[in-house]
Amino acid sequence: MSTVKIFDTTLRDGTQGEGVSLSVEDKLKIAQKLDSLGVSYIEGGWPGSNNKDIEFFLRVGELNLKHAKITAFGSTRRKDTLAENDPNLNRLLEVGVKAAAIFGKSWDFQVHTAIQTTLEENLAMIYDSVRFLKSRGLEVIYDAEHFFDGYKSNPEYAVATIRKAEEAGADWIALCDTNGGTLPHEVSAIVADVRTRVSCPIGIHAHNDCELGVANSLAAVMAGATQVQGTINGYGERCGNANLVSVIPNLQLKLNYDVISGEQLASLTSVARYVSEIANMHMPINQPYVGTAAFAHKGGIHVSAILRDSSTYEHIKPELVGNKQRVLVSELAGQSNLVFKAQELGLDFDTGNAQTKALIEQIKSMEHQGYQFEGADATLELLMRNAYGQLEEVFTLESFKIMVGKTVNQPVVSEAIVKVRVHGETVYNAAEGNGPVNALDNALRKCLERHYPDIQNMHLADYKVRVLDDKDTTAAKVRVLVESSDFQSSWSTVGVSENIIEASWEALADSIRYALLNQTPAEIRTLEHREPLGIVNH
Ligand SMILES: CC(=O)SCCNC(=O)CCNC(=O)[C@H](O)C(C)(C)COP(=O)(O)OP(=O)(O)OC[C@H]1O[C@@H](n2cnc3c(N)ncnc32)[C@H](O)[C@@H]1OP(=O)(O)O
Ligand SMILES: CC(=O)C(=O)O
Repeated sequence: MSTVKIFDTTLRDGTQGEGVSLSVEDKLKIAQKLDSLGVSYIEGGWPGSNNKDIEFFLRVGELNLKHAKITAFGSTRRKDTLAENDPNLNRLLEVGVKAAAIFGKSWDFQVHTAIQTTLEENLAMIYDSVRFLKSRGLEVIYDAEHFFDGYKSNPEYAVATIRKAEEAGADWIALCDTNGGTLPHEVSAIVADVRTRVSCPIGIHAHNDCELGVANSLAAVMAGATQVQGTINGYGERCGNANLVSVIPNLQLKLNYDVISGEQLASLTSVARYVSEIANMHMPINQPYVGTAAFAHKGGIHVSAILRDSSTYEHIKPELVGNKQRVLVSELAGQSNLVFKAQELGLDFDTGNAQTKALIEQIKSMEHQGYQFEGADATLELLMRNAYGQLEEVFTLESFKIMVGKTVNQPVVSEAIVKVRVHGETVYNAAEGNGPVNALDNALRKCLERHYPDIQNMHLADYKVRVLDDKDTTAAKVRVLVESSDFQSSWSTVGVSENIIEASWEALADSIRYALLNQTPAEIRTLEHREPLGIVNH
């Protein structure tokens, strides 16, 4: 089995992506994760660029990384100067790394236009810079910027630049598709040719401008490259870099290369999600391998088949990359979707019976009205339990009223009064909130806390509203999704109505019903000890 080394540049090229900005602390946390994932190189930043990157290099030693080599990034010396006088190259030495990646120009057009020097001076810049760093004992990865475009324009010159780097002692030559415009068949042919012209090991650094970053990286490896540069989740300049989260399993599981251990591969999903959290970048649900929808099945036909054998609709076992199979229930569901959910919930479930058929009809009809159960697992569970007579109604609404008032120069005030039936008595309470829904939530909890004191531990974590029929503005329905949490777990519920408050009530009420599913009511206090206000006995 051949080995491929992973060179991670999330902390350098990744931060060149729009919206990605990492503090030193963030970078240190990500470096730790990348090390445990088993990457061989972590490019931590460009010390010649800013103090944050310098601080990262000065502090990264604290992490005692087990596996990865910390690498600093820079460029070849400036034109018409000496390498030993170049501030950028000297910074690479000052930050105490054992490896440096420096980029130089491969494309004659770039030499003339971007750095405005001669082809000969560019060759000298490459040679002197690599030589200088090698003479100071560093491992040098030479990044041949725009190599593929350079090769297409002037192959002899492009190859001459990497030969100069090799002659100066470069340990690796990474061929860069800097503008991301090269196609896989071109990458294959060019890498294969380069391998006959230099003996240094080859890396690939692909950008994703044609959405081919991953495909081009695989093509390069299949043509003989043994290092892949890329970033977690594909962050990077413009459309990003090759996404290592896809490159790694493709190499390992599909092409049988030795990249990281099976245990490390099983941490891939958590690493990808961790980095997206730290970078504060939304992670697409359909991100291959690691997205929450990567192994989510919605169509009834698919679910029926995966229950027999998951390979019918899954290209790998999700656990190999630390992800998991999910089944969604929607208007596209058949009985198999419900069987799967019921198994997850530990409910007794009979596929052929009238209750199941009625439940499917109810779900389809509710989805038609605007409900969506994919994102509201808790409401779905309540419906399923109810259909099978396994739901005890802990409270029922009698009424609610909401008042929202504003006095000039004062904040808006929201107050709600809720009257519900709980354990045979009618309880009502009023509460304020920072908005009408919050006031409603507070008042409902006050009504229930006597019987269910643990309800104080739960809170609303997220609230989303979506207008459903925006063509019909006055009668438009809204769908409210509420996410609640009790610090140990979280659950989501849905409500739909033409009135936003009613939709919010439905979602809130379901959220609390769900929270109370496994709670035993506290012993009801005797009448004498009850507060007089707020309880009406019948
Ligand atoms: C393909 C890549 O992703 S390369 C990495 C790109 N990343 C970044 O640029 C992020 C960090 N960059 C920075 O902080 C700054 O650009 C710095 C500190 C590196 C340089 O800043 P400045 O000195 O103000 O230069 P500026 O950014 O305006 O211009 C780039 C200079 O680098 C030179 N240059 C570009 N490529 C190279 C190279 N391979 N070797 C040597 N010099 C180069 C250019 O000729 C230009 O110098 P000139 O104006 O004397 O002709
Ligand atoms: C070096 C680099 O980041 C590039 O050429 O894209």
